Amino acid sequence: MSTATTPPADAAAPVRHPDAPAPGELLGAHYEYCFGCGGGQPHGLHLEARAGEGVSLTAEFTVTAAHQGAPGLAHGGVLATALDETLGSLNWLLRVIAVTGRLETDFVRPVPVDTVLFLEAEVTAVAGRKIYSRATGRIGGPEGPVAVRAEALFIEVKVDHFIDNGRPEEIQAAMADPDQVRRARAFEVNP
Ligand SMILES: CCCCCCCCCCCC(=O)SCCNC(=O)CCNC(=O)[C@H](O)C(C)(C)COP(=O)(O)OP(=O)(O)OC[C@H]1O[C@@H](n2cnc3c(N)ncnc32)[C@H](O)[C@@H]1OP(=O)(O)O
Repeated sequence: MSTATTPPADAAAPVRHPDAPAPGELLGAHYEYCFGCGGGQPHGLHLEARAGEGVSLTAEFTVTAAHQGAPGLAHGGVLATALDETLGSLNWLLRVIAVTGRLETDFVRPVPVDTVLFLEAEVTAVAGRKIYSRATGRIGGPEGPVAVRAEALFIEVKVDHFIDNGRPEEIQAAMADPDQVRRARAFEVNP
């Protein structure tokens, strides 16, 4: 992988936030209309992430006919989305708001429709606003063959990143939703 996703020598080990969900707990969608995890997207991935030990998690997503690239096979961009979403979910455990700066993906084997892709991800290091992480996706379950791998660099942002850049219609709707506001506040109290 590239130097951009390799932590610098002075990077720190990631620290699990004391209020992070317990290992085994489902994280839930961060936004109802998220293409990766939201329930409000009929053709979305509906990816479900579960907290692991330390700053790690597991996630599952079932490849459907709506996710095809070639006949009967998952589109590579959809698989990259699954990795991106899984890696992004790690920020719940740090209680940091962050967006993907760089995502490097290896596609190791084709993933047929109806496959349950089992993903594992962990934060490897933190350096200032930069969060380094990696993920693996296996076919069928934790012991299945590796289909995809990724290394990523996420960059910490303030909630203003979304307010300043998102389409006003969706921003206003999100800010009018008490559940959404509660989720955003949980991150903002992070010192
Ligand atoms: C309410 C809850 C919601 C929670 C919502 C969570 C949503 C999760 C969804 C899943 C994840 C996504 O898909 S997120 C969506 C996809 N991603 C995006 O849309 C991000 C678009 N990009 C940006 O907005 C911007 O480029 C940022 C924020 C990433 C960085 O801009 P910035 O804030 O001005 O910071 P900047 O100074 O440029 O960069 C900070 C440091 O990071 C490095 N850096 C920045 N980008 C890169 C890069 N691509 N590759 C290497 N290094 C990089 C810089 O060199 C610098 O290092 P140094 O000089 O300090 O050493």
